[in-house]
Amino acid sequence: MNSTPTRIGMLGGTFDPVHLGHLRSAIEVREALKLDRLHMIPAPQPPLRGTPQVSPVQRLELLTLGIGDTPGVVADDRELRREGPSYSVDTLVELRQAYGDSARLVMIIGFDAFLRLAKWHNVNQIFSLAHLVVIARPGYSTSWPDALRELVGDREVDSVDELMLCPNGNILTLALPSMMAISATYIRERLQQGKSVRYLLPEAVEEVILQHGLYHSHE
Ligand SMILES: Nc1ncnc2c1ncn2[C@@H]1O[C@H](COP(=O)(O)OP(=O)(O)OP(=O)(O)O)[C@@H](O)[C@H]1O
Ligand SMILES: O=C(O)c1ccc[n+]([C@@H]2O[C@H](COP(=O)([O-])O)[C@@H](O)[C@H]2O)c1
Repeated sequence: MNSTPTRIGMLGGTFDPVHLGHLRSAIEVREALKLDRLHMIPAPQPPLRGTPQVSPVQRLELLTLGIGDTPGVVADDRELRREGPSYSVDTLVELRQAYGDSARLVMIIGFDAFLRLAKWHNVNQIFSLAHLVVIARPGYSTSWPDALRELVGDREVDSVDELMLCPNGNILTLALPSMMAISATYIRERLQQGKSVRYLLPEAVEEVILQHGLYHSHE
């Protein structure tokens, strides 16, 4: 009997904190790719940026609250169980082991993260483990710099059906229906200034941030 291969997505991030841009993207990318499950994975030590303001455990807690009972989307703590920089390639190795060789494994990143892809740890190994889906983000042009052209080579495909023909190795750019110009940087800045962040992130996440005074200036 021919069974359809499982489709698994990984959306990693600093999530400092998680916001509605992440969560709407998660829902819409899951729909667009027909993913059986999307793992949202906080990075304790994101490799290409400074130490996040809030601890990995608290960021995971906020992410779990934010996801709530969203169908097919899970908060995944696997990177919190590793030491050292949170390299995506190590996470993909674990997911590939968990779901097997025929699963369609898709790493999802925003266009801003894609622009730095050439600097990622063992980036070529990533394509032997997963597909890459790049999500357009308001404020970022979708033209690719030359360094990325080389890396992308002939991996680019034009449709989800084409992407899913094999388990890994392809790249697709997706514009999602509701692109939101929300960033965690903007939220942190507003909190630091004592300004409202209502409607930028889930209410339950906002409540915990305010209760614990996270991201506020303590001077
Ligand atoms: N509004 C958004 N729409 C689509 N993708 C997003 C959005 N915000 C973040 N992403 C993507 O989600 C992933 C995790 O993002 P991250 O946790 O760094 O959030 P961020 O808002 O970009 O944070 P910061 O402002 O601190 O850089 C990245 O691949 C990023 O490109
Ligand atoms: O593996 C790498 O070298 C690597 C370099 C930069 C970023 N990443 C991952 O990309 C995701 C988004 O990162 P960031 O910094 O945009 O939040 C997050 O899961 C990071 O761990 C991974």
